[in-house]
Amino acid sequence: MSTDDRIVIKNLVKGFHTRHGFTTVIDGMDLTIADGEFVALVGPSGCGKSTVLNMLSGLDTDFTGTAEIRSRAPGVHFSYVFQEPRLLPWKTVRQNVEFALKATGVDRSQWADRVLPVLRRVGLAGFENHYPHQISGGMQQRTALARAFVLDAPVMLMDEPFSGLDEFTARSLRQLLLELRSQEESKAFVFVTHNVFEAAVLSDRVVLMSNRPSTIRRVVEVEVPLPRSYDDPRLFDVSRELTHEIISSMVSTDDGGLVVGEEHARLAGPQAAR
Ligand SMILES: Nc1ncnc2c1ncn2[C@@H]1O[C@H](COP(=O)(O)OP(=O)(O)OP(=O)(O)O)[C@@H](O)[C@H]1O
Repeated sequence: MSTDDRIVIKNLVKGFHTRHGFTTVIDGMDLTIADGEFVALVGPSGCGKSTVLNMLSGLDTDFTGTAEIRSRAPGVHFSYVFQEPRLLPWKTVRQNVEFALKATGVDRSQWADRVLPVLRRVGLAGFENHYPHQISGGMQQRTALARAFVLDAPVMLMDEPFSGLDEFTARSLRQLLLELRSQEESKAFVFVTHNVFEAAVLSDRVVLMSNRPSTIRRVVEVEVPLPRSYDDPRLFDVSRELTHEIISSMVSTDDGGLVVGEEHARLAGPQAAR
C-alpha cells in the first residue's frame, strides 16, 4: 500500500444473512488501485463483484476490513455507471446529465459549460433535447456515461455497463471509453465484467476472482500500451490467457457441464475438494 493509492481494499470479508444463516461471500480480499489505473474485476456469477463496488461506494457498510476510496479534495469522490442506463424518462438527455450536477450541489451557472462539452465527447451533440425513449439503447448508455463523466470525480465505478447492448454497440462504447479515459489520465476505474476480451481491451490489470467465498485468484497485467487498437493481436493473447485461467479453475460434472472448482467442491463435499 502506498500513499498514492486511491482505492484500498484490505483484509476484506463480507457475508450476508440469509434464511439459511450467514453466508460468507468474500473471504479476504486485498487490492490497491492508484490514480490513472483501469482495473477490471472478472469472476463467476455471484462471486461478489457488484458487492465490492457497493462497499467501495458506501452503499454497503456491513463488512470487516477496508474497502475505501480515499479523498484528497472536497467534492464528489466517485461516479457510478450501471448495466442499465437508469435515466429519468421525463427528462431530456441534457436534463438527465444536468440532474447529476444538481444532485451534487453544482451551481446552475456552471451547468451549460460542463454539460454541453461532455455530451459532445460522448457523441450526443444534436441529441440534447431528445427524451430517453427517442434514442437507442447505446445512446442511452452514452447519456449515462456523460452523466458519470460530468461530475469530474477521481474514481469511476462501472458495473457491466455494456453487457446489455448488442456486440457492435458495445464495441463502439468500449472504444469511446478508451477515448474518454485517455482524456482524463488521473481517473481510477473499477470495471466489473464477464467479458474477458472487454477486460483485456480496456484494462491495465484484470483481477480474476474465485467463486464464493471468493478471493483474488490471479491478477493479470495487460502490457499493451495506450492508445490501443481493438484488433491488436496482443489483446487476443491476453484474452486467451484469461479464458485459460478461468477454464482451468473449472471442473467437469457428470452431465458434461463445467462448474467453477470451488463451487464443485462445495456441492460435492469434502471428498471432491481433495
Ligand atoms: N442483499 C443481499 N442479501 C443476501 N445475499 C446477497 C445480497 N446481495 C448479494 N447477495 C449475494 O451475494 C453474492 C454476490 O453477489 P454479487 O451481486 O456481488 O455477485 P456478482 O459477482 O456481481 O454476480 P453477477 O456476476 O451475477 O452480477 C451472490 O450470491 C448474491 O446472491
